Amino acid sequence: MILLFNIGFLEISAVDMADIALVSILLYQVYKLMRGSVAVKIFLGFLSLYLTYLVVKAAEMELLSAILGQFMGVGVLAAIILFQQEIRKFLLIIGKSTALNRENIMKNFPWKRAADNREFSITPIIEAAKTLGGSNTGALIVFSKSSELKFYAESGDLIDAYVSKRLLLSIFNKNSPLHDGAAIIYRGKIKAARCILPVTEQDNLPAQFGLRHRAAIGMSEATDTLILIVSEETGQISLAKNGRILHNLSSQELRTKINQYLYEDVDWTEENVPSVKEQKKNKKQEVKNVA
Ligand SMILES: Nc1ncnc2c1ncn2[C@@H]1O[C@H](COP(=O)(O)OP(=O)(O)OP(=O)(O)O)[C@@H](O)[C@H]1O
Repeated sequence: MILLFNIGFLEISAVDMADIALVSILLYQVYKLMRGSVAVKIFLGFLSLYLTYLVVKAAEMELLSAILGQFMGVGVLAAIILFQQEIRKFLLIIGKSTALNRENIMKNFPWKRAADNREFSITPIIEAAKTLGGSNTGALIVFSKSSELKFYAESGDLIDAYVSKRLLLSIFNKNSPLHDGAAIIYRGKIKAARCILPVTEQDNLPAQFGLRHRAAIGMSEATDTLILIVSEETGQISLAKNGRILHNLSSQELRTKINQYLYEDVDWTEENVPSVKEQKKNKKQEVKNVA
């Protein structure tokens, strides 16, 4: 092993440095996944318990260290249960970037890419969203490109019909028995309507975001999907992906973002999607600049 330097009695090798760098990257990625969710608070709670356990053990306090030791013993199991969402997200990211991913393999075949592109026109969806927004009719539409989302589709009513503006308008019509919940679109077909989505646990969302927006963000955290939201209250249209939301979008912005999702696979990060507060500030600035 190549020895780099000594700190007191500690011998630091190149492997140790690589180990520390990898752990730092891993911890940073975990922090990025958990940021803004209640999981951070649970993680800090866990960490303080673990530190207390180490102190109590070093001080040889038998009873307390035995009790905390029991708790630490089931720590891994408890962590899996408590951090299910974050672990799912983490595995999803790894699965998405791995070379074995079906989509990644298919991307290399030009005829396959062309076939997928031909399959699907998003114009009826954008027009339907605009019409729904204009009449203050709420809607929730999930775009999936890698799976039919059977688990979520089965929570609602299966449809399996080609997308059309009329069909979307009748699903989300306030008098329709299908209007509650979300519609799922996969490869140009409406797979299901009235689907129940997981609700996000983020506690720093603007107050105006009720259950519809929270369900969209929750779905984008749990799966590799893009979710379109039409607000019943304001008629504004938003998109959610990777736990982030782009608020109050124009038709052109909608088209660009949906096409990006379907054919380019751009992840939404803190760097390329500002917070809702910043988005509002930017929009105000744009209006001022035009005036
Ligand atoms: N878990 C869920 N999965 C799917 N749809 C949901 C879920 N929770 C709520 N909804 C939908 O959201 C509707 C309630 O929306 P709510 O008014 O609370 O949301 P909001 O974010 O304030 O949106 P809006 O601006 O449209 O009022 C429900 O009628 C239902 O259709």
